[in-house]
Amino acid sequence: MVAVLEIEGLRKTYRSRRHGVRQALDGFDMLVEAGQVHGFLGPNGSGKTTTLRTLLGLIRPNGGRMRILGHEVPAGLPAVAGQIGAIVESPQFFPFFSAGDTLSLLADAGGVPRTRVTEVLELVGLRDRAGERVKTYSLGMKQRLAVASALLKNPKLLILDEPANGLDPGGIREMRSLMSDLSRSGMTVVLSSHILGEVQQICDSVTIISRGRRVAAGPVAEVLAQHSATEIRVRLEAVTDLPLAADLLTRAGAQVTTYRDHLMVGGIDKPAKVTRVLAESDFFVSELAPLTVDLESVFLELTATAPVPGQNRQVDQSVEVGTSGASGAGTPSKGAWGYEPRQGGVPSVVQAAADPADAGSDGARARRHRGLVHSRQPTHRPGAACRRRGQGPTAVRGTVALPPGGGGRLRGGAGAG
Ligand SMILES: Nc1ncnc2c1ncn2[C@@H]1O[C@H](COP(=O)(O)OP(=O)(O)OP(=O)(O)O)[C@@H](O)[C@H]1O
Repeated sequence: MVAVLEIEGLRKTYRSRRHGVRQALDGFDMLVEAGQVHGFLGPNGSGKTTTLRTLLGLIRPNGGRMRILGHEVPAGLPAVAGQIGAIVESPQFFPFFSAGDTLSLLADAGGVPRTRVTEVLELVGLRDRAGERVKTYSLGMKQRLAVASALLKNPKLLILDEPANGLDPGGIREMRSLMSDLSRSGMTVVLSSHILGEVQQICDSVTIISRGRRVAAGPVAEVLAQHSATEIRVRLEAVTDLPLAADLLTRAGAQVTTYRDHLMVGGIDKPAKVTRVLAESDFFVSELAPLTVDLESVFLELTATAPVPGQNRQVDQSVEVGTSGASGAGTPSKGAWGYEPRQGGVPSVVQAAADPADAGSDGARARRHRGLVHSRQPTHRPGAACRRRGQGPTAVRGTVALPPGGGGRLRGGAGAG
């Protein structure tokens, strides 16, 4: 196992005069193995963007360790910046530039050959609209441009925050195939997304964060298996027999919930036991269906964010996850950086940041590391970005090698042609 991204015990506290102290990351752990498409999931405000921004040196953590491609970060960022492509939050582009101009500017700033611009435009399906101004693009087309810019350097690690945002269904499917092609070519992709059905299809592994702590991690199938209650839906030939059947199964040791036309049976190791118990009393089963749990259900359970009828859940509201489950609940032991539960739990008390550089210097750090990721808002005029090599808000650093085997192609942008 080669780890591309390792985070251990990451803590980040925001402080403001008006709102006081807010602990965004509370001993967060994450491990991403090489060549994987890794889903980074969590409810709104759980700490995903804070994690990504901290990793990329845009804000300073209050504690913990991070490594990217074997280098401690933020100290080692200059050594690995050229191998990371990232989109964090909604990237902003100069509205009067075309996609072609934007990518050419970035390519020049990062020392990437212009031929790569044509390649990435083709990959994301913007080839035919590349000459048009970004301000005329739809949301999905801007998203495609963002992905293209992150791919320019042909990075080893691609970090995408909500890449499917604004894409039409066809575009989402093409994005999925692009991700798997990139991963097959050896690229590691970290994908933050709220579209869990998509994540379940695309990702090899996931990390789920809630309230600044990891609540689950590992291969998707394992996370699903470990958090799925093995329940069986049972229907009988006659619905009038359901109460008696429920009684029999309960006496056989099962946990049974009776519904209008079926029973839900848990706590039974083998479905055959259900049929045997019922058949012995001449009740005949017309359906026996083990329930398959999906990632969305597991996510809602682990983050305690399932909607409750009649309640308007507020963003920070969820059931506090216990420390035993908070550090890689039910996940395999893979060493200190890995999925192994942290010893001693996590701090339960919100600590005021001792780091005086916390709020004030975050902006300075963002400026220092500009060029690694897309900033939220353009801070330079286009001309200024051109003049100052590598300093533009969407600048890309590093050299580029052509992707072995290339990737999938995203369909032409909305209204193409
Ligand atoms: N600059 C800041 N100052 C103060 N609090 C902040 C700041 N940035 C983020 N936070 C807080 O930190 C917590 C985590 O925010 P973060 O943006 O990391 O969440 P997220 O998981 O990315 O959410 P979303 O899914 O909505 O994008 C939130 O409570 C947020 O309000």
